Amino acid sequence: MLPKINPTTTGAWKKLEEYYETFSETHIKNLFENDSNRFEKYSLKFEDILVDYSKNCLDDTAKAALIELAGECGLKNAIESMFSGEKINATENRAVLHVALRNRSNSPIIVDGEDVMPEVNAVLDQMKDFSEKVISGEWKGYTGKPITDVVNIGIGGSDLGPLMVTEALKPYKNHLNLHFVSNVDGTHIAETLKEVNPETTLFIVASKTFTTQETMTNANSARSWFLDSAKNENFIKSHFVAVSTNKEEVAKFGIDTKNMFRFWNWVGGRYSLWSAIGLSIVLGIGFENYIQLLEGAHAMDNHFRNTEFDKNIPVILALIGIWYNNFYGAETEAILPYDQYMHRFAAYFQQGNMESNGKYVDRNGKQVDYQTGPIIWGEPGTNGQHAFYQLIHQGTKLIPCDFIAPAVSHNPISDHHPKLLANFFAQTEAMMVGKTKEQVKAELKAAGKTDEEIESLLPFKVFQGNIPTNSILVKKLTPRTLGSLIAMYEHKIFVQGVIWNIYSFDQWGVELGKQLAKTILPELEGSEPVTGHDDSTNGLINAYKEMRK
Ligand SMILES: O=P(O)(O)OC[C@H]1O[C@H](O)[C@@H](O)[C@@H](O)[C@@H]1O
Repeated sequence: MLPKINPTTTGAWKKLEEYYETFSETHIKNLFENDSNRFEKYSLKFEDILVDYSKNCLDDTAKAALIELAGECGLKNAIESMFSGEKINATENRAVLHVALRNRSNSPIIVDGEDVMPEVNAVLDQMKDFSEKVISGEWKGYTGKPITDVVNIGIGGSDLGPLMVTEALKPYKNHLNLHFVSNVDGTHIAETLKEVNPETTLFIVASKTFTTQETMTNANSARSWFLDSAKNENFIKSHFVAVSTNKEEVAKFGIDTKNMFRFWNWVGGRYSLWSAIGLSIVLGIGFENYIQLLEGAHAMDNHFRNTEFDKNIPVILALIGIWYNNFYGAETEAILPYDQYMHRFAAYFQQGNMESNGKYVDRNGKQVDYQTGPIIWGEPGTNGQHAFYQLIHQGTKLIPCDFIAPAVSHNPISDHHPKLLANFFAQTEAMMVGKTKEQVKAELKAAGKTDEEIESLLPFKVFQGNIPTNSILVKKLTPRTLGSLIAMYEHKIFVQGVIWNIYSFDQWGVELGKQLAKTILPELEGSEPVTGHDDSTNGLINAYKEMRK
């Protein structure tokens, strides 16, 4: 079980608080001046991934105290508890075993007295068989034509992972066109259905619970659209498959449970791309590439489980995040991939982080009096440079950033990639070193400005720098590397949740809005004014009804 230690009561926390008082005056660039070996010391290599965390407001004393904090909060045992299948998701009484889904070494993992690995492998075999049939064209639609398009209908964890991964691994794509429908806004499904042909389209209804309003509404609309052409419910089995933990609801929908790919309650939605929820990934890039993705994640799992904290990449990244979140008062973290294929990576980890660690109640059921999960945001790097980097460079908020880039591009046309990477290197340098008054003055003088002009422009052109960044340089964005990167961030989230003494694997916070929407939906019918809510909500609903008259 997870320990229930309030991190602020530990000796390490006190040490960090005290150390912060003086250390926060230190500029990162001075840390480099005082240590010629800093890059070497503060970077870690894992296979084809280099994580440079030297451009942080961090020195050996702070790092040691952070590692002590992890120790005092029982991280080592917590990691073992997760990997060994203990029910660490206590509020739902569930194990947390996305690591079992990619446990390529097949060592037994026991939940409720049973090894889960045979079932995991059986579903992988089922995904393999099915995907090979669809990709080869052996699987036929109702008029005997092979499948050309796959539409994944799901939301949250049943959408973001497969969408992010299939975008990131586009260079590995086969001929099947992939589409993702998530929003309950009819526009999403309507626009998607315009692009596909019922005779050659396969729908994957992906929902852990198979009760999610958005997904079931979209699935029903897809079903009606399909039946408008196919005219016969018997054809549904060739065009609809389900990925779920809920066999009963799948059968009720009319999907042949032979075409159901199951997973288990110990797979959290936002950690489910490694389960059958990854079926659209398998269809898009083929089973072997999907296995490579799992292999990469498994390798990172082993690193995380077996490496001392001071060399453990997810642990170090998590501790640096805590340093800024809880001591420097940073409220957000940016994830900035310098890779167009990774354009949904930040959005994916927005759910990963914010649903996992957006909690104000600790594992003792008490309200915390310290900060927990940060706000995660980000866009591909160079686009961001021309949009929001201004605020990072010269705004009033501290925004620690993760920069991610591949050394080798899948599209090495002309000098695009060196230009992209020049920006990648330049930005972290600029964020750290900034630009001093003296430098600005010299520049303006060289540009022929008068002393008066220089004085008036000076304050606007100074960059204080000292903005912390991690640089994550990978050789090439392959399925294996991507698997490792995703697992790296997953474990970072886990470590932080353990230290913040919160439960990272439930998500009660998504329930209230769902409940209220259920109450409101029938009230939108009929002309009677609604009176049962607060004045604003009544007013808005009634205005909506008026507008529709
Ligand atoms: O797969 P499902 O059951 O449709 O859930 C989809 C999503 O629903 C909720 O928003 C949360 O529980 C998410 O974690 C989940 O990913």
